[in-house]
Amino acid sequence: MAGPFSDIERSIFVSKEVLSEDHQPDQILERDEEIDQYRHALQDVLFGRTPQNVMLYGKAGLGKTAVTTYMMEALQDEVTKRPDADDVHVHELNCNGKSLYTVVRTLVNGLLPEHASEFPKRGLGTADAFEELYTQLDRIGGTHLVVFDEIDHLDDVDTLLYELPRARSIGHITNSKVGVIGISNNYTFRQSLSPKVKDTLMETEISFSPYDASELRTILADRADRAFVEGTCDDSAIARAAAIAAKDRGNARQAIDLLRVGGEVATRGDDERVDDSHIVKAQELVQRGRLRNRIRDQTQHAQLLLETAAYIEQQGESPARSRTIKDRYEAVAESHAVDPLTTLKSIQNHLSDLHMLGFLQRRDRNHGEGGGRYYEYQLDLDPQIVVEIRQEAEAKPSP
Ligand SMILES: Nc1ncnc2c1ncn2[C@@H]1O[C@H](COP(=O)(O)OP(=O)(O)OP(=O)(O)O)[C@@H](O)[C@H]1O
Repeated sequence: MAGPFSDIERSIFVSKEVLSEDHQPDQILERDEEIDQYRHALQDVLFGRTPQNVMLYGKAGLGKTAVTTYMMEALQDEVTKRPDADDVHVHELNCNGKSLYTVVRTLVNGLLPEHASEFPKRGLGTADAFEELYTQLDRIGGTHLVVFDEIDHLDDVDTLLYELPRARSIGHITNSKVGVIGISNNYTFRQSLSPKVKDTLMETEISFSPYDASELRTILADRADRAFVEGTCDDSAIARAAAIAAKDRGNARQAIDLLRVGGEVATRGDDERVDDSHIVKAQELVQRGRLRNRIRDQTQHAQLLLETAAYIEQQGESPARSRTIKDRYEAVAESHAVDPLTTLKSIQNHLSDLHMLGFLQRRDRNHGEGGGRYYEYQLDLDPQIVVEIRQEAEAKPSP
């Protein structure tokens, strides 16, 4: 008997995971200069010297993590080929929302011998954690490269960057070496550091700029070669995904996502190849998904006001004053069996917030003396999409 999966054809993907978020490419393309700077900063490790500290800057999806992983693997690989070179140990930590104590403690726990009990969560201070860290580093020996992702989110980053890079010169460690690698997407991070740490961390600064369409095409073509059955991904699909992402923020993650979703759209439509029409559809789906999340993050009344603004727009009555919106909103709230907010002020506050968040346009109307001054609002999104997202939410309330 034919089961529900039996007539599914072989998909156009040979290896879809190549387009997934956690795929680490074997080859880094279009970042030769950055790789060169990185190599220069770390090469001392091969000769038994302490490497330079490295700071990487750049917005999301520009290859900071991919290049770092690639460099760490390449360095470890090289070290194994050179009998005289020190062992290299790499430690990666994300600093977002962490205290300095937690970060140092996590490092210590990663270094402790197998059956040792963990470094305590409470009761000791940061100085104790550093002391234990130095003991463990020297016990293990070799060179330790510590990658701090989102380093600008750390609460006491000055202390970390004052301590760790100087550990050897001050004599806290003698049998090991440490190199610090910081990753941040905040270009002003440097200015927030105290003068005494600025120079140590900033020995090598590597800035990752947005990819242009041609660079993204190279990256995508390489992925497509491995992800799709030969001949099933058109150049037009690659060019379209690259152009969309380049025009947005030059983000490689976004470009790769578009290609993957484009492949899914083609598969679902039983099409034999992915072309630019699938990428356009993919972009709509991705944008809609993003908008859905943003709308669902709003309070219930803000969502009802957005829905109201969508109806007003559809009926050709935009822009509208808050008083008009309030009347219509009351009917919308009641249709959803929700008690509406009653004061005009609370409605105005919500409208103002929705304007600040980019959901609504606002116009200042000033009719001069006696004429009064007021705001008019208009939905700054496709009203049909807002209504559909609201209907989906009603059918399947978010958790
Ligand atoms: N030059 C490149 N060659 C091949 N793949 C790349 C390149 N740059 C980025 N990628 C891929 O794009 C995606 C995003 O890159 P990555 O995670 O390195 O970005 P990031 O700069 O660390 O951003 P974030 O701060 O958001 O983590 C990953 O899947 C990565 O493999």
